[in-house]
Amino acid sequence: MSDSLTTALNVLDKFRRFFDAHPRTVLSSVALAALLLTLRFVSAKKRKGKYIEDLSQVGSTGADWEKFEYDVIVVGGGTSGCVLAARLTEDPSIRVLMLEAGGSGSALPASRIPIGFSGLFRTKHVYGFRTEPQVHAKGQKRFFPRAKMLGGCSSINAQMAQYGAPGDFDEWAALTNDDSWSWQNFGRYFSKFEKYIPDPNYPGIDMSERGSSGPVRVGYFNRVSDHSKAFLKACAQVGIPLVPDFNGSKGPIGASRIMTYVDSNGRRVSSETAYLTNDVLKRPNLKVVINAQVTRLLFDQSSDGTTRAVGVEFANSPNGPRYKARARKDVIISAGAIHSPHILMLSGVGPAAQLKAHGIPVVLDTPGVGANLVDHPVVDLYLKDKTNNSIYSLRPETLSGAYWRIKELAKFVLFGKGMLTTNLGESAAFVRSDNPVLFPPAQYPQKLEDSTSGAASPDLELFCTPVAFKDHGAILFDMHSYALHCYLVRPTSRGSVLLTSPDPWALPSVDPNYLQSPDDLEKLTRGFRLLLNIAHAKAMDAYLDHDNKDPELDHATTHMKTDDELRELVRERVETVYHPASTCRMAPREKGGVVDSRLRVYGIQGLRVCDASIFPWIVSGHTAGACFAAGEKLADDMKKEYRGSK
Ligand SMILES: Cc1cc2nc3c(=O)[nH]c(=O)nc-3n(C[C@H](O)[C@H](O)[C@H](O)COP(=O)(O)OP(=O)(O)OC[C@H]3O[C@@H](n4cnc5c(N)ncnc54)[C@H](O)[C@@H]3O)c2cc1C
Repeated sequence: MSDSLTTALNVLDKFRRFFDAHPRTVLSSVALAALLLTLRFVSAKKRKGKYIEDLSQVGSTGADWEKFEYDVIVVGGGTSGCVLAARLTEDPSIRVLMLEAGGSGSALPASRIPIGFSGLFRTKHVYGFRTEPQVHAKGQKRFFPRAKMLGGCSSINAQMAQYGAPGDFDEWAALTNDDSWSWQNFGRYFSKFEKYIPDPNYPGIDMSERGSSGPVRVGYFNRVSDHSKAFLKACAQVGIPLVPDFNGSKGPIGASRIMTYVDSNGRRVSSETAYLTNDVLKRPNLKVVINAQVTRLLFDQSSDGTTRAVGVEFANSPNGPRYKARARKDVIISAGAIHSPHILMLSGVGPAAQLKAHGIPVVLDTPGVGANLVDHPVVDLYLKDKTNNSIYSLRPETLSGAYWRIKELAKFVLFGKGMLTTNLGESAAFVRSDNPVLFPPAQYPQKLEDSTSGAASPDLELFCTPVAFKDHGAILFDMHSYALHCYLVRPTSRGSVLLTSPDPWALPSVDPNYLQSPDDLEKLTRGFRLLLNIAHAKAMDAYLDHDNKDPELDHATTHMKTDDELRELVRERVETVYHPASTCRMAPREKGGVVDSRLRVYGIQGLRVCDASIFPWIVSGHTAGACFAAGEKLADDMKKEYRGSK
């Protein structure tokens, strides 16, 4: 008998015995699974029906394409894109076409169920980049996922609703000489998108600093593990003060349970679910198209030397017909920090030498496109959960795991509660690497460059997850585990996004250049040492098995390593925490800027960029909030501008 047949018979036998012992559990689980599958099918169909898939309804492959005219074409229905589409079409006179390369995010259960997002990483719904070999990180090519679906990365992120530090935005205002980006002014767009739901378990939030009527629900609906509560106590024990709110005007420094983008049923809130509501999708002036990849921008170059973006070309597959549609006023590229510069370069806007090398006619030599890539580098600490009460119970390959999954799924569907509602990144702390309490000068004499956005801004974030994993969840530990993570929120290393081919379906190359700056390595090593101190703080004793000798875990020897050995470990473990930014910087042109402070591409009329690529510097924390807020601000500015020009 073949091995696989023997295994199959063993599994069947195990199942039969489990069924004999627990017939009601098995039958009710099967019934529930069938019900969920049906619901999934129905909801996916219902949702899909609201979006356009037939490209001939919105554009043409022929010479008559200019008949398909809109005021604004939004390229990419991601985090900022959905905000723009929904807010611009509040004005019935503005006709908007939004083209999204992927399908609906909200139709995917793994997107709606908070714990599920990493299950999408290696599917067709995510662009599965690998970075270029990381020269300062042992030449490793790191997995680097970016969402390909409506809602963009807000449909697959960890839902951590922390927005940066007020000083970040004051820096943006100073660089652009435009005070509308200062915290005092831009800050109101965070309140505009936010609907904060107060929770008696988390008092001390100043409600005057939180938004109460925006479309994006923010609050604490997720389950939080006892370990993550202990993490906060451990932070206090090592000298990090507890604070009620990372998003207040005092800045994020301190430790707290993190707010999340979650609705009252415990499901993910993405920019698709928040902004593309049924009422918005019914608007006659909005067309949202899915499975439509923009392959290039169309320009009109007039004899007086001006260049204007007049439309876009798009298709639903590499060999499919190429459609075109016209934008009367603006094309807004909102395809994220990797794809926005890619689309510009494919269309002839980028570093001239690179475009020529790929045979792309140069429309405008813009060296800043794809340059300045910055990403938050993270390192993880792998630990053993000694309470044996973690989400490891959900492991699928055992019958008891299947039982737990179905039980937790039922809890989730019926009550919006249970293990599936964890966003994984449950609690966090923001610190400065020059804090003398955490990093005593006697032990850390080296003075490092201050890369923060001010005295109240951090350069390190620590957070915990109720499971340890490697390679973004591709490798899980076969035990109840726990992890602590540290990332550099203000790295000074810079990388790039480069063309690999003139073919729009070929992915560009991504090089975040982690740890290029020696200070980045130093700061991250300090943060790693701090994680070890937290893991060994008294509050964690009841939860972590420090006697564990498993060489894959960090109990036995990691805390005894020298600084040099820790640096090596940091180089070995460094990964993306998924926050690429600044590849089409909003900055003066002579400083590598691609867009001005109204997000208009320099030198081309009717073309804007709005997403994480415009960040002049990366925010001190999580990036989705500033993408929502930038979308809100640009929509507001454009509506005013259009009203003024009538
Ligand atoms: C796994 C993960 C976890 C994260 N966790 C957090 C977190 O907890 N908190 C937080 O604040 N941030 C988090 N982030 C980061 C945050 O979600 C992103 O920075 C933010 O959502 C980016 O928004 P964007 O508008 O720049 O681009 P995106 O949201 O990525 O949108 C770009 C859109 O453009 C589409 N597109 C691309 N090319 C084309 C084309 N040629 N034609 C048409 N459409 C195109 C894409 O399909 C996508 O929908 C995380 C990100 C990831 C990936």
